[in-house]
Amino acid sequence: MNIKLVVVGKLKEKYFKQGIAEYAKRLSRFCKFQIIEVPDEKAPESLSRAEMTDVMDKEGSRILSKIKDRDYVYALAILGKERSSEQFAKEIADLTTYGHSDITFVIGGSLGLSQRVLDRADTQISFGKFTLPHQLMRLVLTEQIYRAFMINEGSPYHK
Ligand SMILES: C[S@@+](CC[C@H](N)C(=O)[O-])C[C@H]1O[C@@H](n2cnc3c(N)ncnc32)[C@H](O)[C@@H]1O
Repeated sequence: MNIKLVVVGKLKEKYFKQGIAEYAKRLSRFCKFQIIEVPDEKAPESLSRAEMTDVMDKEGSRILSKIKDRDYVYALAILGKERSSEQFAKEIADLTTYGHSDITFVIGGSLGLSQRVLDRADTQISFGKFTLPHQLMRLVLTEQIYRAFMINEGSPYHK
């Protein structure tokens, strides 16, 4: 199985890099895991609604260019559907059973994901109503993907 994270912006903080590297290493026995970073759109602090949409559209086009037609796409969105770790693990197992070997997760930039990206997604997944910084979201998501494989394996990692 191929699991790809398409994310906006570069990861700067060492502590996030280390955490993600650890889970990426653990994931390597279950799947080919990769993170693709697309550039964020430089913008001033204060933007009109139209300017914000423009930024999200530009970042969205970069995200979409990294998604293949065959990819099953999860968009990470605060207003998406919440799952438990067990439900998420079952979904991943079911996707494999039904022949989806390319799963892509997309995480937006500081303003969020464009409508075109949300429309392309097969499903939207929420980690609750809190707004998480996109760098932290990468780490949390990577751990939850690892947890899903451990649940499916029946490992005591998940209690
Ligand atoms: C800083 S947030 C963007 C906040 C923006 N106001 C929004 O509503 O999307 C950056 C990205 O992290 C992801 N994200 C942050 N918190 C999340 C949550 N609770 N559930 C799912 N995704 C989240 C989303 O992909 C979001 O586009």
